[in-house]
Amino acid sequence: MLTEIPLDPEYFSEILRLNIGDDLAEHGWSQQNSFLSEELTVTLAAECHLLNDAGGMKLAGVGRGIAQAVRPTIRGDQITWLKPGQSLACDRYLQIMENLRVALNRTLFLGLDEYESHFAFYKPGASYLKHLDRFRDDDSRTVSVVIYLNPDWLPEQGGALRLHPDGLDTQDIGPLASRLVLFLSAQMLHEVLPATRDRLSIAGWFRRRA
Ligand SMILES: O=C(O)CCC(=O)C(=O)O
Ligand SMILES: [Fe+2]
Repeated sequence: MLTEIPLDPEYFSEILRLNIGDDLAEHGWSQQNSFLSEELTVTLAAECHLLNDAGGMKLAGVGRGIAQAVRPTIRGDQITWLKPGQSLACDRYLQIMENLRVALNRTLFLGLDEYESHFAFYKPGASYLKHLDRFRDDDSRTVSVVIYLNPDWLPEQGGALRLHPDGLDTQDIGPLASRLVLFLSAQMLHEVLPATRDRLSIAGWFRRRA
């Protein structure tokens, strides 16, 4: 539960100014470049590398509860969930997401109450086939949020997030450091294309309480 995290008034008004809620309502997704400071992005990337080097990340599963299974051909990332208090950088990141949650509730009235997120590490060649983020038996995931942690990413290195908006052309978004992408979890089909270098991110979900 993140309700005790205080808002940062400066960040909060900055987030409101970005009109992310309007983007989501109109198109089903929003892309924000340079969303985090370079310093925070670099620190989060270093933490993700450290966790990976220490063997702290595990191959992610597909599905939920007893139906969950590791299927690297469907989903090839290694993950570790963020916990409040694990580091200053993660706490700062969670505080920013709390600002974003309150800002989205102001514009979209989605009743988002919680946020969950994990670091994700895709090794070269790893991908995540086309999917929706909402589980069949649990509709609490409402808005998906990904922040990328990869400096100097080039399009020829692959690794794009490919969105499949209903009735529109697909959108490829490169996983460039500090870029934030949000989309509606129940509607937006999406996939992660394989890359030629390590691809680091934090993937998260704003949820409604079930
Ligand atoms: O890393 C990305 O661009 C998207 C990740 C994703 O789709 C997921 O973790 O569900
Ligand atoms: Fe996803």
